[in-house]
Amino acid sequence: MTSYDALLLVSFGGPEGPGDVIPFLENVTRGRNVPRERLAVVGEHYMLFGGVSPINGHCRALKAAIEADFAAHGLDLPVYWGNRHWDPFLADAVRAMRDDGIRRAAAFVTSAYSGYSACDQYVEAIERARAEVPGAPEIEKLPVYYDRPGFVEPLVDAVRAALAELPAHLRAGAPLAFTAHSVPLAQPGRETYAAELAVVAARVAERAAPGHPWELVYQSRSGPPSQPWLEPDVGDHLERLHNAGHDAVVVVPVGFVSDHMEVKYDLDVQAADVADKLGLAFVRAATPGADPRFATLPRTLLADRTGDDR
Ligand SMILES: CC1=C(CCC(=O)O)c2cc3nc(cc4[nH]c(cc5[nH]c(cc1n2)c(C)c5CCC(=O)O)c(CCC(=O)O)c4C)C(CCC(=O)O)=C3C
Ligand SMILES: [Fe+2]
Repeated sequence: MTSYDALLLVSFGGPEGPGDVIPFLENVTRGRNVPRERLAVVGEHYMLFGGVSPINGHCRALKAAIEADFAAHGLDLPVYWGNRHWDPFLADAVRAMRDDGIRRAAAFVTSAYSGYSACDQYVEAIERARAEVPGAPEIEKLPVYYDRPGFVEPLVDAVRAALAELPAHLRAGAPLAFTAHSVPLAQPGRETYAAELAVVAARVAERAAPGHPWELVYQSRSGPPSQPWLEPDVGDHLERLHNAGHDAVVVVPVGFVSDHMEVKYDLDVQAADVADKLGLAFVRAATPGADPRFATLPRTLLADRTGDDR
């Protein structure tokens, strides 16, 4: 028997129509140090996709995959879903759990890493949601899972598949650029965040593309230009690869679990455009998404916690 009576899938949230974009961005940046110009620019990125982020669709698919994994292993645990910044909000999920009589839930967050943005900010959001709901269940975040096979194996396959997309004559020794969301250098936990990313990058590179050069770089920096963030930026890195005589790159977004807007715009539009102008062949590896192996993680992390080996 597990000592939890529900799983709560916790994600970031994203707009699902043009009218959602500005209120969503206001939610995300409330109290954060993000210039208004940056907000307008990011709003345009969402508008290019009809004001719809793919992230909520990914969460629906992941929730279904987790439910299928629980059912296949005889684990009778309801799965709820709530977001930090958009509907369905965490507070609504917490209220629904309370109304269903849930007392103690485990939280699986759609971020594999430590650090303030990638971990602690989710815990804060869960606690804020609980504070809004009298009689809220206890909610414990499951541990980070960047080094678990359920996260790493789909990435290994994705890099192999991306390499296979390159024209054969560009494939041998093509460099890999592992990317993650940048964070301010002053952000608590950024060293652990960067160190965990490097662990995944090294492991995936070794497994999927032994002998290929690789580097960990950053994308999607925000904040005022005067504030230092983790570098190098992926765009500058592509330029350096080109200057060093490379003619192809495999971009691998190891910092994210699904192909949401930072992947679809910041990589597939923006970074791909930089590569195109440099004449660098560009392929991008898929993130785990709703891969069934990824969907085993909530169950296996729960089993570690409770000693239940289902
Ligand atoms: C480390 C990290 C992850 C990875 C971990 C994880 O996955 O959680 C991540 C994920 C995501 N970030 C997302 C969206 C945004 N992040 C922003 C702003 C910021 N992100 C930051 C960090 C991270 N972000 C930081 C330090 C800021 C500056 C403001 C602040 O200090 O908080 C802004 C405001 C505009 C801008 O400044 O770019 C937006 C719209 C979406 C949803 C995408 C979609 O809609 O499909 C996702 C999954
Ligand atoms: Fe972000």
